[in-house]
Amino acid sequence: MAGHLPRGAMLVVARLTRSWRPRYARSPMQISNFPVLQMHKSQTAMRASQKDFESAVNQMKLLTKDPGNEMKLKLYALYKQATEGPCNMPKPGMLDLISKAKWDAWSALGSLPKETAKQNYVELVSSLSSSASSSQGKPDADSKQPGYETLVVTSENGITKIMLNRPTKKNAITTQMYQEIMLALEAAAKDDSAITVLTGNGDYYCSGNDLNNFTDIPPGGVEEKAKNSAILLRDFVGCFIDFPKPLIAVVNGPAVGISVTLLGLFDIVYASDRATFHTPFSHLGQSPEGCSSYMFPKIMGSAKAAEMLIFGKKLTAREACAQGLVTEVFPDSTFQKEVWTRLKAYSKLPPNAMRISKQLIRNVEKEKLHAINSEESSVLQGRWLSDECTNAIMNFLSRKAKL
Ligand SMILES: CCCCCCCCCC/C=C\CC(=O)SCCNC(=O)CCNC(=O)[C@H](O)C(C)(C)COP(=O)(O)OP(=O)(O)OC[C@H]1O[C@@H](n2cnc3c(N)ncnc32)[C@H](O)[C@@H]1OP(=O)(O)O
Repeated sequence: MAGHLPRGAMLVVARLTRSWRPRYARSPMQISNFPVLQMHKSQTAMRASQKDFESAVNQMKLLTKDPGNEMKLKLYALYKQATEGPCNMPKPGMLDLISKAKWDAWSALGSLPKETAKQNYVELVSSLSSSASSSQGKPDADSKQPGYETLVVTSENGITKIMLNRPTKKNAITTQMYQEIMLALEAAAKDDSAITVLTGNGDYYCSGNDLNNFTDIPPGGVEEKAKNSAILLRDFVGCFIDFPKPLIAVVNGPAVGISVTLLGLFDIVYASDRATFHTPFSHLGQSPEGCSSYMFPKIMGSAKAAEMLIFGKKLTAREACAQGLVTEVFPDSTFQKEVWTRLKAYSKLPPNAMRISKQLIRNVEKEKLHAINSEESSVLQGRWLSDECTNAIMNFLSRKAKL
């Protein structure tokens, strides 16, 4: 059996994957799910927790773009209803226009239960996500590039932003997403932006390779799947090695697997203090990729790299910064604002000078990195067919285990 993945085992993997569910109930109303602009009926039927409500209130404080008076009134009314119940203020005089408008909006909610008001508030804040994003120095919705299903790609003010956009799946990378990221990087390399940013939508930066990628077996069988996946991986990492402009990771939350290993190929890594960095390859019967087998020892020394890459030690943002993997850590509450202010300033520097400097720093090792990438991809091709990997994935899925 060793070295081959039995057909039956893959079917089991496929079945288990379909039934893989989290250990605890999720809350689709979380502010982290923000980007999901249209809420489904089934989602709206669920209650927003107090935590979701508080997150939404905090999110509103970060909003720098004015959502307009109508929206502000709705939010005001829902907030009051959620925290104090039905309107209990005396009606203001006709000439006190602002207080009157607020009173009207609040009274119009009648006896709407506090819980429902909370839920509606969370949804409304959620629907503001795109304007919230653009207000944090990110490009406007107008600049959104079409043609991507798993990403939101925007380009404005000298910054191309590639945002992983599967927040409900913690931005796990499907094969389609690998392809789209490659296309987006190719386009960003040629566009007139000065810098390119990769970030995640929602509460995670990225949970790494989508484990469902292991269950989609083509007619040619698992060997063909592993071979094609190794080519996909090599090409994918190759795009990061060759990327000609300053490449910045805005790590908005936890990062897992390949989303961590790639960081060694970025020029700047800014992290929220909520972010963590986890490479559980041995746990999954796999081995490092993204040139991390070379870059991590180079960045942090072989002892620290071994703890991460062999033993799967999870680092906090501050630990990753101390090891040199992260450039700077920001408090989560001000992360977006501070980072995008900084990036806006950098994007105004002369683009050719930045590009040339990057190339001077990176080009010396390009050939070496491509060779390392090929080797890591080929080793992983073998790993994916091993009993260790199969068992780890099956075990992981069947136990509904998480990292
Ligand atoms: C042979 C074919 C291979 C093809 C590969 C192509 C090239 C790949 C090369 C790279 C190889 C490997 C590098 C890696 O990235 S290894 C790391 C892989 N990642 C993981 O193991 C993470 C697994 N996920 C978790 O442990 C947990 O989900 C979490 C990230 C700790 C978050 O836990 P949570 O409790 O906060 O949230 P949870 O309810 O679990 O998640 C919400 C939904 O998102 C789904 N999901 C999250 N991460 C993944 C993932 N990596 N793959 C697939 N699905 C994921 C989760 O299932 C939930 O979905 P649902 O609501 O149940 O439908």
